[in-house]
Amino acid sequence: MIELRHLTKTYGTKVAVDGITATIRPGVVTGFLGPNGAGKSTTMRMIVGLDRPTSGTALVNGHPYATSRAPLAEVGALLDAKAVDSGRSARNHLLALGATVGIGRRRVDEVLAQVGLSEVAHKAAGSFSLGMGQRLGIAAALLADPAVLLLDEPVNGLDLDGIQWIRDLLTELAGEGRTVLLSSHLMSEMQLVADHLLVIGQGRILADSSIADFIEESPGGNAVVVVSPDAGRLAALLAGDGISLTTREPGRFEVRGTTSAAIGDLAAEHGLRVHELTPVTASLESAYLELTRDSVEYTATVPTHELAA
Ligand SMILES: Nc1ncnc2c1ncn2[C@@H]1O[C@H](COP(=O)(O)OP(=O)(O)OP(=O)(O)O)[C@@H](O)[C@H]1O
Repeated sequence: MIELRHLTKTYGTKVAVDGITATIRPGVVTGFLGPNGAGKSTTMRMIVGLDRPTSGTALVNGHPYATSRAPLAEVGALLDAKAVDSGRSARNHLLALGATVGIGRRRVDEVLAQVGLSEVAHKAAGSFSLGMGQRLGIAAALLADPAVLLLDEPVNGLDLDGIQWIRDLLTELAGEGRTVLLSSHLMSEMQLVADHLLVIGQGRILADSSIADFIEESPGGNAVVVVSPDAGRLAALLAGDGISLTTREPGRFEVRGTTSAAIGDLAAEHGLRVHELTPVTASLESAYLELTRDSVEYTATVPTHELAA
């Protein structure tokens, strides 16, 4: 379990992490999601004691990680997949890491097999593709069989097979009761891998929920599009607590907060005509973009002369 309490990090006047409070539980894969510069890496670095919080605390299994007696066995971290001596073979890289904590060949060969690198174990890590490098980073994180896994952008640049492989591995590791936290700035990746989402923007928590609840609770959430020649009267009947109505054109409006069945029944009760009643589920991607729209640090703008062209 990882507990963040009012965790804050400032660099000069820049607030990178702004009072984050959250609990990352064992048994599920938690996705740490946010636009570039949102504060994900800084948070992860504070969890493993590589950065010191300006204020607040990050606890791993109830204590600051820096005070851990067996750090490698407590947290397996992949914070920079490129941090490998490129001349060393994958196996020697893991042997050297293991030697610092008394882990020998048997375990090294076991994790190499677990991440599918046995056949290239003797090749220089520098010759590895991006995907193989990520696998080696994950092997290093798994080496001491840690209860907590912290992976910064492990899916970055992987193809669909690679993503599926990571999903199966992480689901299995979480199923064994481990705490698994992985970061990404892409919802499309998280959607495939995580069960639970922790979304941040400009150093603050924007959402902490299961993927299903995330869609349901997002401002763009589930809606029903209604097309009716009696739109005005139907909208007036629907208006009420917890219902939101949006009109973009005459005779057509969107309703949030109720179901298409309830709208259809209400229309029938009052003898109102309905030509279309269409439930629309917001995609996770659009829910995420909507949520983080105001917290994107750098937004690309198209020069006006290109728009005119
Ligand atoms: N050592 C540092 N000195 C100054 N500013 C920093 C430092 N490290 C991070 N920052 C700033 O803190 C903010 C958060 O950065 P961080 O790398 O944690 O974001 P991130 O969510 O991991 O982004 P990305 O997805 O791009 O990796 C950014 O504005 C970044 O420029």
